[in-house]
Amino acid sequence: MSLLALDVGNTRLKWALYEQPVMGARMLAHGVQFLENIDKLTEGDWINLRPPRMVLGSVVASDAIKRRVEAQLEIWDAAPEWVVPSAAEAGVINGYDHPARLGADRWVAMIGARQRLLARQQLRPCVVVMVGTAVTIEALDAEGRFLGGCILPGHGIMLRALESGTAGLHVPTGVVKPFPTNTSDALTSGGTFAIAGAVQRMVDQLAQHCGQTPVCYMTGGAAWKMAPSMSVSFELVDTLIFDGLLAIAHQRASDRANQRLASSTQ
Ligand SMILES: Nc1ncnc2c1ncn2[C@@H]1O[C@H](COP(=O)(O)OP(=O)(O)OP(=O)(O)O)[C@@H](O)[C@H]1O
Ligand SMILES: CC(C)(CO)[C@@H](O)C(=O)NCCC(=O)O
Ligand SMILES: [K+]
Repeated sequence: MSLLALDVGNTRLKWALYEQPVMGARMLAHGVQFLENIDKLTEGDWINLRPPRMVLGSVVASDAIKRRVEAQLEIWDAAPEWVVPSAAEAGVINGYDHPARLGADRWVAMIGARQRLLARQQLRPCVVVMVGTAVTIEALDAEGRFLGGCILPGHGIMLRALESGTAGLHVPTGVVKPFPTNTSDALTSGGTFAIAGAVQRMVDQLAQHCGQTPVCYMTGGAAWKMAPSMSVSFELVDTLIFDGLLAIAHQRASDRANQRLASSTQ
């Protein structure tokens, strides 16, 4: 049973077709589109795609974007399912004040991270960092309880905010340096250190809270740009959201199979 996994972010839609809805399944095809271009998926990227049997997505974009994605999915029989963060799912317990108000991308990425730890039998506390349009930094304890997390502006938003809020900060992109000596480098380094510093702080807080050094996973379109500037050890995992979607899809598919079995034996 093939699965089309969708990660509809703030700026881009990422998709991946998997052979089966299980962790580690073979990825048959994948792609990415800016949200401006999603109305052409069926006549473009998806034109020759083998029809998926199941479609599961995480969406943080507007309802209008979600409806436009659903319109593209109408060519296939499988009705799209969207993840709504709940009190607990696939090994993660949701500590948010209002579980459903947590961003679906954050929830799914944490589930992906937890599943990775479970697969390695490494039940340690974990920090999950997503670097994209926005940056999120989540803390999970060794039992898979999401304790809470931070939301920061992404690097692009930080720099645009500075550009629009000042008169003298319209400069080309610089490079990260420990002691920047020009405006470009000062801005680029400032944004990068803000993210790296926030991650370090969360790792320290979680280590102190749990009495154990956390594992740190980093994902998102701009994670590789942060990699050289991180002060804590971390693992880059490009597919954290897809891993989470696979785990949730697996759970849902097996729940349904069990329900069918139960009703056929009644
Ligand atoms: N040097 C940098 N360091 C860290 N982040 C950067 C850097 N340069 C750009 N970025 C950020 O990367 C973002 C682009 O990432 P990308 O669009 O790949 O993320 P994404 O994960 O697809 O986002 P979303 O899921 O929100 O659509 C920009 O918005 C910008 O904030
Ligand atoms: C924080 C973002 C923008 C990160 O993509 C997204 O997860 C979101 O819109 N979250 C909803 C608010 C929250 O998570 O508390
Ligand atoms: K994202």
